[in-house]
Amino acid sequence: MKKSASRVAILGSGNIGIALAKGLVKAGIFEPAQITLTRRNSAALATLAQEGYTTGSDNPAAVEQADILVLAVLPQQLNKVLEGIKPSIEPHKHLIISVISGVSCADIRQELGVEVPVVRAMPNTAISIGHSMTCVASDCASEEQLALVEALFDTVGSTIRINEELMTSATALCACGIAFFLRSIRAASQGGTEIGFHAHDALKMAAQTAKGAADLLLQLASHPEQEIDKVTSPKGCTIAGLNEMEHNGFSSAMIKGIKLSAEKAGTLYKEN
Ligand SMILES: NC(=O)C1=CN([C@@H]2O[C@H](COP(=O)(O)OP(=O)(O)OC[C@H]3O[C@@H](n4cnc5c(N)ncnc54)[C@H](O)[C@@H]3O)[C@@H](O)[C@H]2O)C=CC1
Ligand SMILES: O=C(O)[C@@H]1CCC=N1
Repeated sequence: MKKSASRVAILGSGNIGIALAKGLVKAGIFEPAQITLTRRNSAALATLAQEGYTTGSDNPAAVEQADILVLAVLPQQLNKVLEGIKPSIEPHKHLIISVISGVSCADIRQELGVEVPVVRAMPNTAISIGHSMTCVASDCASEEQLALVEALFDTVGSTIRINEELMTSATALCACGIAFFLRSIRAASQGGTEIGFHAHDALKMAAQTAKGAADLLLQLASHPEQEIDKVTSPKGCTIAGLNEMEHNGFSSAMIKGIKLSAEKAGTLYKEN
């Protein structure tokens, strides 16, 4: 994607909002000066202001200056933000991208009372280094608008388009998933320390091994069990360790955790 002429406002610049801004700048799509970051306590954005981003806490002013609006507050903070920006929304100028879990495109339009195009995007924090898995969905945006959002997120990782009903599932598998895989790498490193490695070496060894496993699947379009079969020598140590993990519920724990996260993701806004 070539350099964009758009102006972006990220309303709610916390963990994911800042990660997105950094990723887009790192990819060369936007200059920091094209991105406005808002947050209730804008002093927390001082370092980003020094890097050239426009920062502040005035959401309506940010909306007026931008054509792409990214909603990145917590679900329970959303209605207040929408109430504040409602008078500044121009349906033919603005495209709204929401990364908020559990809030539908229709919820946002209903709260705004305006027929503005809304696209949901579910990235993960690896977006800051260009390795996000981002799922994109909309119930109303044009093909052109969806393609624009996909192209934006393609610059900061991989993107797939899904049905909006699957957005809470995507939240669990991909956005929460970063934490699940990080915890499994941490656990592997703790095992490594117990069998003789210094903690920092064990962590590096576990992380690079996890990266290799993921790349085997992505680069060879292979299946996990096909790759596992190549590691497990008969009567060997891999199958002994793997079966011990399964007897202790390894796959089951991951599956149950992902199911619970998906259920929870669907309730975050409604619990409001
Ligand atoms: N953290 C993650 O990995 C991901 C988070 N999400 C979604 O992104 C949203 C944000 O999550 P996080 O970044 O983790 O939360 P966060 O708490 O780090 O960020 C939210 C930010 O919004 C700001 N904020 C609250 N009210 C505001 C207002 N009225 N005006 C301007 N800013 C305001 C807060 O000060 C805070 O900095 C959530 O809805 C979450 O579901 C989606 C994908 C991944
Ligand atoms: O934990 C959460 O609710 C958010 C949504 C996905 C990642 N973090």
